[in-house]
This record gives sequence, C-alpha cells and structure tokens, in this order.
Amino acid sequence: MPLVPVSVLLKDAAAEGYAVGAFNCNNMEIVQAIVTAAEAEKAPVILQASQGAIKYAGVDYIAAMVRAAARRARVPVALHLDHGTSFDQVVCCLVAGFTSVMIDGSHLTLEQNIALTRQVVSVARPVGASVEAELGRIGGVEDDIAVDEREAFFTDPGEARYFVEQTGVDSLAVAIGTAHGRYKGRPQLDFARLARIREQVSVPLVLHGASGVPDDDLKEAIRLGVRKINIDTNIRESFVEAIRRRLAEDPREIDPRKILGPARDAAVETIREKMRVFGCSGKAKW
Ligand SMILES: O=C(CO)COP(=O)(O)O
Ligand SMILES: O=C[C@H](O)COP(=O)(O)O
Ligand SMILES: [Zn+2]
Ligand SMILES: [Zn+2]
Repeated sequence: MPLVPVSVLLKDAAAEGYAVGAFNCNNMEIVQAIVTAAEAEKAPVILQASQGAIKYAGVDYIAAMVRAAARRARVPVALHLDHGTSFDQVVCCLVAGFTSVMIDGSHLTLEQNIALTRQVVSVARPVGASVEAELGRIGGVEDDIAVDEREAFFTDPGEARYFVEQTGVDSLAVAIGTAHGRYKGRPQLDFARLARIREQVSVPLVLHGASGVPDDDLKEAIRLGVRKINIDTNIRESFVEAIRRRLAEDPREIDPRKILGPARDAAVETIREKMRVFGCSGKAKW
C-alpha cells in the first residue's frame, strides 16, 4: 500500500478517541520492527525521521526503507519529518516522498513561527502532505538543541488558537510538561492546560517526549485530545538492551544478523505495548 498522509490517520483517531503512535526510525531493523508491530496489532502507524536520523541515514534511504516496508504491509503507514528545521529540508522530504512534515519553529518568535509554518503549509498542502507545528518549547535534548528546564516553557492556549487560525496547520505539538529522552523522575503533565488548549483548538494535538510517561497519563492525554504520540527513547532502550544481552551471552558473536535480529524482536514488543496503550490496536482501516 502507498504511504498515507498523517492527517487521514489522525482524523480517524479523533473520530474514535484514540492516538496513533509515531515511532522514530534510524535504520532498517527499526523500520521493520515498527511495521511488524503495526501489522501484529492491526494498527495504523507513523514512522518518523528526526534530524539525527537524517544525518545518520539520509532522507533517501529512510524514504526507500519505509516505502518498501509499507508496500507489503496490510495496515496504513505514513512517513513524517520530525522537528523539521527549515523550509528547504521540508521540500527535500516532500520530494523524497514523505507524506507529512513537522516544522519546528518553536525557538522563533510567535510571528516568525507563524510565517515559517505558513510557508510550509503552502508547499505541503498542494502535494497532499500534512503539516505539524510546535508552539511552546518541549524540554529535554531535542536534536541538536538542548532546552534546559528553565528555558522550556509551556504552550499558551490563547496563543495556540491564534497560531492554528493564522497557519492552517493540520496538527499541533504542545508543551505541557513532557521532555525528550529519559526522565529523571515522574513527569508532571499539566492536564488542566491541555484541556484549555483543547477548548481553543480543534486540530489534533501531538505529544512529544512520551517515552517514560506512565500509561495512565498517556491515556488521560488521549482523553483530552492528543491524537499522535511520539516515541523514540523507549525503542532505543529495548533495542540496545537486547544487543547488550546478546553480546554478553556470546561475546565472540560476529554475525550482525544474530545481534540485530533479537534487537529488532525486542523493539517489536515495546512498540506493540505502546500501541495497546494508545488504543490504536485493531484500528487499521484496510
Ligand atoms: O518526541 C519525540 C520525537 O519527536 C520522542 O521523544 P522520546 O525520545 O522521549 O520518546
Ligand atoms: O526529536 C526527538 C528525537 O528523539 C531526537 O532524536 P535524534 O537524536 O535522532 O535527533
Ligand atoms: Zn521543538
Ligand atoms: Zn519531539
């Protein structure tokens, strides 16, 4: 099946009250793990490429791997640019076949963020791709930018409404207390703020930095309008822990397939568990 736009998946998610998982991929094994998990769960799925993934593998390899996985899949698969940094990068991804892009102008002033996001919408919409933007700043180590706790600030509900009206974005990433990477303690999510954002904004909301957020908090966020949930760190953890276990069992193993195969299997299990929490299992329209 060809890749589908994210907006189509999020529309169904909004109608039925669940969230679609957006999983970061860097290499073939993780691409395969995400699509295998989606098929096992009969779930729609989003694969996304971060700045780090693009530097590591390149846009063309990522697009080719995801297309190959989607072609054989019996579930809808979308390919999304995660934390896009510039208009040029967006164009490059659209040309490579991405069906959705995020433009992350969260470090800009509100008016600059609006201008950049509008420019991206104007080029993505005619080719049927969807656009995610970010308002407020999500803490943690985000790509090359380290946003420390003091600098990170939450999304303002009134500003969110103005931003969505001005830009025409398809979805909005909100800063409500999640952070990228591993949490030191239990994350404190500002659900009251999320509810206020939901009252102001009708487009699907996106939760970044969801690895390590307790399942109950994820479910509450979904109840309050989150329709796309990003997971990267939890996949890295299970993938690399499986590699460590395998090498500890047999330090002389030199066949990469015997090391990366079990890592791929471990990632499948992690992704399936998340899909069940998100409520997207069994929701693939085929
Ligand atoms: O938000 C993310 C990618 O944009 C992923 O965050 P985590 O690595 O915390 O899961
Ligand atoms: O955006 C969040 C990603 O988890 C960062 O990943 P990266 O190290 O691949 O750029
Ligand atoms: Zn950001
Ligand atoms: Zn993110």
